[in-house]
Amino acid sequence: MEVKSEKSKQKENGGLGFRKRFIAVPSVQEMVRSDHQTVPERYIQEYEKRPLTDALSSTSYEIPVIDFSLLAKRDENEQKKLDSACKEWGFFQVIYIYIYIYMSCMHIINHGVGEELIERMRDREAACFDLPLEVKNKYALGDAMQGYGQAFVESEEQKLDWGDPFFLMAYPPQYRNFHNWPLIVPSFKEIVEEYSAEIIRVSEEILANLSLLMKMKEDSLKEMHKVMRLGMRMNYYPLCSKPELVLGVSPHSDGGSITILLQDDDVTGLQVLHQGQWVPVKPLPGAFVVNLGDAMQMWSNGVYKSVEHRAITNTRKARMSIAMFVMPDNDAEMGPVDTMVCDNCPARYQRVKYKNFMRSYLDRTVTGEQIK
Ligand SMILES: O=C(O)CCC(=O)C(=O)O
Ligand SMILES: [Fe+2]
Repeated sequence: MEVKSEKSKQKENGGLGFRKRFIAVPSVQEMVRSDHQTVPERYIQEYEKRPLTDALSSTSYEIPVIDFSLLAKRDENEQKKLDSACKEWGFFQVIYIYIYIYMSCMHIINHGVGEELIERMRDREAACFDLPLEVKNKYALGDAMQGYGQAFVESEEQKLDWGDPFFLMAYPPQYRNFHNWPLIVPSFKEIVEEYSAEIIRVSEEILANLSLLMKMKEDSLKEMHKVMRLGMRMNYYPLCSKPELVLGVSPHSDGGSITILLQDDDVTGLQVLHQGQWVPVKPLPGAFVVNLGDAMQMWSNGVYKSVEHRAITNTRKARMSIAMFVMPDNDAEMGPVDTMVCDNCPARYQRVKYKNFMRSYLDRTVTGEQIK
């Protein structure tokens, strides 16, 4: 009998800690390539879930813009500015509280990730989706939940999203499941490595600031990420002849601590749910979109929200995005940290290990449920 080493087992399950099989579904990109007019029934959302594309264009809400370079320096003037902005809003003293309560989603500018690296990453992503279908299918999503294809499909009746994702564990190296990586794309591996290192740098700084805001030591949240794991989802949303009937990605919240998203500069598709309304996140060239995941909502005892979001499509242009999910350690405890619990703010969540939390997250995401 073959005895697998601990290391090869880790690699197999990509550090997620368990395996799950989803039903394989067709590539939307391929479907549109052969017939760009037809929208099969399975992609047409139930009436109440359909995106009303006209209503949206009238919304003029902008998500907050945070200057990362000032965050990193803990610049006092910026903090004062943020502080007074908060007071105007009548929330706590610090801008982040306002930001997260209000939108739970922001643009991060001056993050220091080179434009050239970002362009190379985008270009490699495009090269992955440009591969012929039979090549992409060699990297099809396996039960370690990595590879090409939609996850979260558990029945033949379930509605399908109008998009093709590619999910990979990008960091740390021992979790990279290379047989699901499109290594046929020149320099893909090297660029993902370079990009991941930069995303980790940015994430650590954001986590340090969040730790302080949650009245903990600067490295408290980092300690929940002894090995900072990065899941990477490249999303490709083909154009659609009936965008008002379909969703690129159905409403969901992300399951990790924070997500750093790179979206196309010239196509709007991402929307966040804000006070019961779907607000488009118009691309801000050079910025990352950052949103908090369920883990952060639980640690903060619900003060910070893991925002519900979705992506829509359009008739004119395909859209791509790259979501980098920062994931806590499998044995990190989810549930409110001590500093976020008080007599008047009792714990809203039970403690559960991240690995177990992830199982319930996957089940919830299939049905579209959110944590409260
Ligand atoms: O493409 C987008 O803008 C959103 C993608 C997303 O939410 C995800 O991959 O979790
Ligand atoms: Fe997401």
